[in-house]
Amino acid sequence: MSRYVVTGTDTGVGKTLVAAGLAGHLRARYWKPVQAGLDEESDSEAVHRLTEGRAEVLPETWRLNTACSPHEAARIDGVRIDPAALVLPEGDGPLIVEGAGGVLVPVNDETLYVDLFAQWGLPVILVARTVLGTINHSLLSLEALRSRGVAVAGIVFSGYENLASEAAIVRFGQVRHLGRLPHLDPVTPASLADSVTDQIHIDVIGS
Ligand SMILES: Nc1ncnc2c1ncn2[C@@H]1O[C@H](COP(=O)(O)OP(=O)(O)OP(=O)(O)O)[C@@H](O)[C@H]1O
Ligand SMILES: C[C@H](N)[C@H](N)CCCCCC(=O)O
Ligand SMILES: [Mg+2]
Repeated sequence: MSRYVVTGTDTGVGKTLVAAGLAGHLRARYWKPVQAGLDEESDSEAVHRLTEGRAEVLPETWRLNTACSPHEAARIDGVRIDPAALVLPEGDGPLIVEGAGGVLVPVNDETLYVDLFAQWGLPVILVARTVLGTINHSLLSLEALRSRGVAVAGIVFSGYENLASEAAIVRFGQVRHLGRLPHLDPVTPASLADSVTDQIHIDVIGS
């Protein structure tokens, strides 16, 4: 069954867009365990809007006020994120779990997101930009995931096509290219759903 963690090479790379596209297509449950930043639309709200009811959005376990690293957002709110409380939702239906920022972002003073990924044991989909700098960010992220024993299902790019960079990442990173979400303008439920159908190897992800 299709159960994945969606992580990224950085914050703002398109994880929520990719997660919404996949969750909508797979009619999956979507879970953002820790939301840091409540002033703007949350990731869960964005997924709800972009999937138009095709995904079931589960409640976040921690909702923190400040848009910064979760460990710091938790400190500001006077709480500590307990990894033991971040248990995967029960059931074996399709599930998309979204991290925050990149692979080595702290959730508290001892634990990084990659440690949660290892704890959950789900394969990870890495979302990466296509702009200059993405080769280094992507290869470092892949190394960090694999050095902790986290299985990588593949990489999804987000943005304008950059064949040379995408090829270098696939070659050096020995990672499956699952497709590229083109630069969407505007981002709508329809443009996202069409791009996922046309551009993402959903046959691989959905099996
Ligand atoms: N392919 C794309 N086309 C158009 N806009 C995009 C694309 N990818 C990302 N964006 C935009 O960039 C912004 C950041 O994307 P997104 O919210 O998905 O990032 P994220 O990786 O989930 O960040 P976070 O670490 O905060 O969860 C959003 O406004 C999103 O719509
Ligand atoms: C606030 C932001 N949108 C994300 N939720 C959290 C990003 C944490 C990044 C931490 C870092 O790598 O410096
Ligand atoms: Mg997001």
